[in-house]
Amino acid sequence: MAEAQRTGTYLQRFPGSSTPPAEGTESEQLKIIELEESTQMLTIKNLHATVEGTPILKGIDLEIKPGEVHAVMGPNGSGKSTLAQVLAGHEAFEVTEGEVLFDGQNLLDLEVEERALAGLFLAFQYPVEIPGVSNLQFLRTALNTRRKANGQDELDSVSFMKLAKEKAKQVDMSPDFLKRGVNEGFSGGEKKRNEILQMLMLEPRLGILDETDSGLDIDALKVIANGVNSMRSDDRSFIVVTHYQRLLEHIVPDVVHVLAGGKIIKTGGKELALELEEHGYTGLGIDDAEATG
Ligand SMILES: Nc1ncnc2c1ncn2[C@@H]1O[C@H](COP(=O)(O)OP(=O)(O)OP(=O)(O)O)[C@@H](O)[C@H]1O
Repeated sequence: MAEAQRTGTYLQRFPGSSTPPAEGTESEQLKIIELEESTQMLTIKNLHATVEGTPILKGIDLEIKPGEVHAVMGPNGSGKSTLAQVLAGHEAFEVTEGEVLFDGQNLLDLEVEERALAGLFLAFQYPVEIPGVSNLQFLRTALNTRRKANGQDELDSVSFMKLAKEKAKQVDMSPDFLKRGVNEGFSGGEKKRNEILQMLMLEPRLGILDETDSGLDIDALKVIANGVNSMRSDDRSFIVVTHYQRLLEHIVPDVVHVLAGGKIIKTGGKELALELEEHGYTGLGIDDAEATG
């Protein structure tokens, strides 16, 4: 840990002390490590996951602090969506090793609904259609369930409609879409806008966008990016899975990770995405076999 960061960390934990211990005794070092973990929103340690018995994630380590946006890039089939789905609790994936802490709770012990109530939101690569359930019904139930879980009053119909229309406008979506079945007959781009609308309404603590930019025209891409940017705050974080630097021009990440063969093989700042754009994965020395493990 850098000295300045170590000092800051120590003073946060022990505000009465003027300086941290030089290199620290063992127990002091342990306290600092504990504090480091407690200041993370999400801590993924040595995460392994399989699908139908095939190992896909092979030891992911990742730490996200409140307020940070992390981009996850990587070749096709490297495990990016699997990581997103495992965090959201998709039943097709089995976690075989490792740990995930979300705001200090063991995320892997929580049911899918409990994860959502705890503030995790996944915008799908292929948003599902729910015919027969209108967007409005869906949003209202989801929002009020989350509010109740947080000890807040449910929103009455008038306040809810006002909020829904305001947020629909923010993603450039006609209010007519609110009355239609969830994603029913929506175009690819409309489905992605609808995902962002849901996110804007639910105000998650951690938003995960799984290739939300795929198939979007440039205007829709900006709408999505503006939606995310409007939500950026000191206590909300995002994981943005994408293949393209163009999204990251609009949603500027704090950290960029490259996932290949089920592991994070490189981490850097936003310039890493530019490097990838320019040189490709082979330029980073990642060959096809390594990419898919
Ligand atoms: N339900 C499933 N059944 C079988 N194999 C699966 C399933 N889901 C994912 N996989 C396999 O897991 C591997 C990783 O897939 P994943 O979708 O996580 O990759 P990705 O990095 O998101 O790829 P892309 O960039 O192409 O979207 C792939 O080889 C994929 O075929």
